[in-house]
Amino acid sequence: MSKMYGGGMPGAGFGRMKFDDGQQKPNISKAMLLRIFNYFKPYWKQTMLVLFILLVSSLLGLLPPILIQRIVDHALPDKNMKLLVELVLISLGTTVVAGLLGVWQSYLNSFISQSIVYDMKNQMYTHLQRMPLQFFSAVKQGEVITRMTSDISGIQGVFNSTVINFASNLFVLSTTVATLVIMNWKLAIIGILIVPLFIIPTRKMGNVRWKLAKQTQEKMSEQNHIIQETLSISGYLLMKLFTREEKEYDSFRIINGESARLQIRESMAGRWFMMILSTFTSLGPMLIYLYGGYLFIHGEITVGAIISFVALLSRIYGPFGQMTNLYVDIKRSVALFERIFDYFDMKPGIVNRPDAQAVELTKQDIVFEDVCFAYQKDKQALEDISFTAASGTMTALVGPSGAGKTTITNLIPRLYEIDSGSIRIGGTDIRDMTLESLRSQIGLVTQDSYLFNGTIRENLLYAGSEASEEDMVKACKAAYIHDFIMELPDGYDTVVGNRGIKLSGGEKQRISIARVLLKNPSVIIMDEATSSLDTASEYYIQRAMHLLLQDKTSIVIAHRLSTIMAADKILVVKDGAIIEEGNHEELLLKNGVYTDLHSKQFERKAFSMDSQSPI
Ligand SMILES: Nc1ncnc2c1ncn2[C@@H]1O[C@H](COP(=O)(O)OP(=O)(O)OP(=O)(O)O)[C@@H](O)[C@H]1O
Repeated sequence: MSKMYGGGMPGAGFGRMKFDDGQQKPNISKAMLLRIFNYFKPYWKQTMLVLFILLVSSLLGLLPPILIQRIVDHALPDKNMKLLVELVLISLGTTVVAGLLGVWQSYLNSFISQSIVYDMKNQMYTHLQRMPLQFFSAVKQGEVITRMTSDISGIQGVFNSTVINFASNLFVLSTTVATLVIMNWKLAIIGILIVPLFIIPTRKMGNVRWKLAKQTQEKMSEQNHIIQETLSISGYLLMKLFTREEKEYDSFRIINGESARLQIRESMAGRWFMMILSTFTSLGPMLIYLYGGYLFIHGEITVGAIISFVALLSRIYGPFGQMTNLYVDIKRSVALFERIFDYFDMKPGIVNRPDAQAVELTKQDIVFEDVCFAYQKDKQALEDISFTAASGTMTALVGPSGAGKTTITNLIPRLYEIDSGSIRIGGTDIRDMTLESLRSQIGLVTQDSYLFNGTIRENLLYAGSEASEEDMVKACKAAYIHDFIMELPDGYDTVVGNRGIKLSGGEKQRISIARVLLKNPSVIIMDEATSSLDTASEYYIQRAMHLLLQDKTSIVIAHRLSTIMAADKILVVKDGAIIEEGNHEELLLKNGVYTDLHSKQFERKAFSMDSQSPI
């Protein structure tokens, strides 16, 4: 997966927005570890406490094996019942205390890991909010969700399985090895000699598991992508209409099968590994019995010492096994962080300039001056666009499909950043205004009015939840949608479905007009619906538009002759340039592109409108 964003936008720093597909292993560098460490920093007190508990627990864990030696060598041969009971009780006591410490430590573990996940999710969410539009059109659908949910949530496992395991094993190992050496250094050497046998298979295994894990993740992500693409409203419709069900099912089934096979391989790789490790683990005690027995026969050590030694030995093999597994875990964890950091490293698209001001516009004339813009490096979308949309007037953009009309309108609220030239509103360069102040004064009604899956009321109040019921009804009446809403079974509380699927295009657009009316911005940008609306719907939209645009500076991508005729100025856009400018009559007189467009596009409509439209 992760093959994203090859091309870059000039000057916007998109060059870094890529993942290195060839990279098989994570890069465990000092800088990377430091960066990870920074996330733990706010919780250093809790982390220190956890480490302290782990140290105490590892020391407590030494007691039972040592006590066994005392039981076997003293309490039993001396038939000392009192000593026996004492030793057993102490042993029991240490186990209980260690258990209680374990509970406390679990709580702290959860607290620390969940806090880190909380911080990261918040950071990621706000970071993604600041990503440019291009990012969302380039990134695969499921990917953002995967990063936000499974990748970041995986971080909590990192703390529990990697950090805690590492510290705990380190403490257990060092205290146990020290005790073994103090008890009998010869036996200790034999017990420890076996350790290198773990290292070789572990290193090999680490690489195999890493590769499998990465492949599995890629397959999972592809699977998510198919689900997102085909089981979302628009994807579902596309699939049905083009009868692609079987083909989509086939690709899903194949990827699903591959990921299942990979996961089986991954878990089996782990199993074989564990089997080899456990064989080596059982070798240790055997050697101790053999050599320890020899030392006992020669009177060098006691039986209790041998039993205690074997018990202690199990404390080093377990942690050693885990420590070697830890290598795999660390690699996985770092890879997880790497995937997340890849996202964090992407430059946010459009941000406030350091000296940006919150500007309250008093005049709203919009001036484009020699504006150039490209989505991709070598393909200019707009070239030297210059025009003025006078305050309080309506400017219509007309032109063939793909001419650049939407692009022009998207530049005004800075959804994209221009490459050269300037755009000023009321004399202020839009880049000198804070994004919030700029966008709060602009209302955008798009063709495909986006409604989220909530009630009509929630959708309407999205712009400003402080609007009163009265304001809302007033706006809906002005948008000619109130009566329709009141006829719905739940009125304003009717749920609109995903992307407003339960409403017609005209209804959605009227709701979005009402939404903008409620926001009451001084600049309005509107993309008229192209879809053929029935006469009544069109009539209401025209009326609603009329009210919406009254006394406002508006730029309308016009598809209807009535709108064009009402416009104070018409800009004819073709191939990313403005080629004609004037009002309807002036342009017709020019006998140029507009006349041509008009005769092809509008004459038939004009005929149908004259005969049917109530306007
Ligand atoms: N996100 C994008 N990334 C890359 N290219 C884009 C993007 N959006 C639009 N374009 C390209 O920019 C050019 C202008 O597109 P734009 O959407 O502005 O045209 P339009 O005049 O609004 O067309 P229509 O009337 O069909 O909506 C087209 O060639 C289009 O393919």
